[in-house]
Amino acid sequence: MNNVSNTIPNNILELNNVTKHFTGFSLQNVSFSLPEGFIMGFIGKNGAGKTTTIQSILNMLPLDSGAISVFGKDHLADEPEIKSKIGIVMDQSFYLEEWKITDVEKALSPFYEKWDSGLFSSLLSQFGLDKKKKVKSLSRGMRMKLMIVVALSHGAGLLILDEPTSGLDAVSRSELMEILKNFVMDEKKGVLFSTHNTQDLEKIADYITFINDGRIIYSDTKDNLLEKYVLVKGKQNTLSDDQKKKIIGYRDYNFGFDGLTDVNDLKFLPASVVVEPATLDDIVIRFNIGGDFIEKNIRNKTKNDTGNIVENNVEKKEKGV
Ligand SMILES: Nc1ncnc2c1ncn2[C@@H]1O[C@H](COP(=O)(O)OP(=O)(O)OP(=O)(O)O)[C@@H](O)[C@H]1O
Repeated sequence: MNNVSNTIPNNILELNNVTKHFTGFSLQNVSFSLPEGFIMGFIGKNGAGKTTTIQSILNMLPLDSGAISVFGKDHLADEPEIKSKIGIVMDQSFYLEEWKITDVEKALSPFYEKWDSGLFSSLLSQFGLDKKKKVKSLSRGMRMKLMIVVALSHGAGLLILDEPTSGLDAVSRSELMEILKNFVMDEKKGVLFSTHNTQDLEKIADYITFINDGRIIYSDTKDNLLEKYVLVKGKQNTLSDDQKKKIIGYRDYNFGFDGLTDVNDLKFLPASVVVEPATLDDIVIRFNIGGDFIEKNIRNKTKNDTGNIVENNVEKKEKGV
C-alpha cells in the first residue's frame, strides 16, 4: 500500500483525451489516471459513459481519438500482454451456459501464465461456489462472484470491474471490498471499479472519477472531494438569485432550503447559513440533480482551483483505507 511519504508513483492506467462518438452520445476528451497501489471508484449516473470508457480501455471499442496506456504500455500496441495482466469483471459473463465451474477453469487457465489453481479453489469456497455447478444454474450474483474469482486467480496487476457489487448480497459485497483492499496492499497493483453504490466508495476508494454525459467532471482523491464540498442549510428567502447559483442541487422546503456548495463559494453566502460536512452520498445525489448548469460549474471551478482537473490526480495523499 502506498502512503504519503512515497515519491509520486507510476500510473498503472492513464487515459488521455479519449474520444468515442456514437449517435446521440460521445465520450469527450476523457482523461484520468490511476496511480499504482490505489483503488479508483468510477461513478456517474446511468448512461454517463462508464461502460463505454471501460470497454475503450479493454479495446472492445475502437477509439475515435486519444490514447490509453496500461502498465505504462500502449493499450493497442501491447494489447495481448496487457490483457493477460488485467482481471476483468463486466456485468455479463462470457462463460458457456453448459460449462461446469471446473470447465471454466479448464478453458481459461491455459491463457494465463500465472494461473493459480489453489487460489481459484479457495476463492470459490470463500464465495460459497460449488465447482460442480453448471454456469446456467448460477444466479446473477453467483455469476458475478465467479467472474471475480477468475479475475483474481491469474496474477492480474490491474482489476477493472464494471459494477461488481450489483447482484451481490451484503455479506458478499463486504467480502469483495476486503479482497480489493488486500489486492492493492501490493503497491504495484490497482483497481478501477464502476459503481452506483456510495457505501462501496466510502469503504475502499482512494480516488474518485466522476463522469457525466461523456465528460470527466472530477478526478482526484476521495479526501479532496470531501474537503471541496459542504452542505448548506438556511431559512426560506435567505438567498438572492445569484447566491442560489452557488448552490449545487438546491432544494426548497416549507421551512427553508438546503444544497451543496464549493467551500470556496461560502464567502458569497450569508453568515446565517448553516454549514455541515457533506457525505459522498450528498455529493453524488446533489450533482445528479444539478443539471447542466451544475456540471459546467464543477468543471470550471475545478479547473480554476488546480489549473487542470485531470492531471492533478497524481498528487499523493495518504490513503484513507
Ligand atoms: N455500441 C453502442 N452504440 C451506440 N450507443 C451506445 C453503444 N454503447 C453505448 N452506447 C450509448 O452510450 C451511452 C453511455 O452508455 P454507457 O453504457 O457507457 O453508460 P454507463 O455510465 O455505463 O451507464 P449505466 O450506469 O446505466 O451502466 C448511452 O447513451 C448508450 O446508449
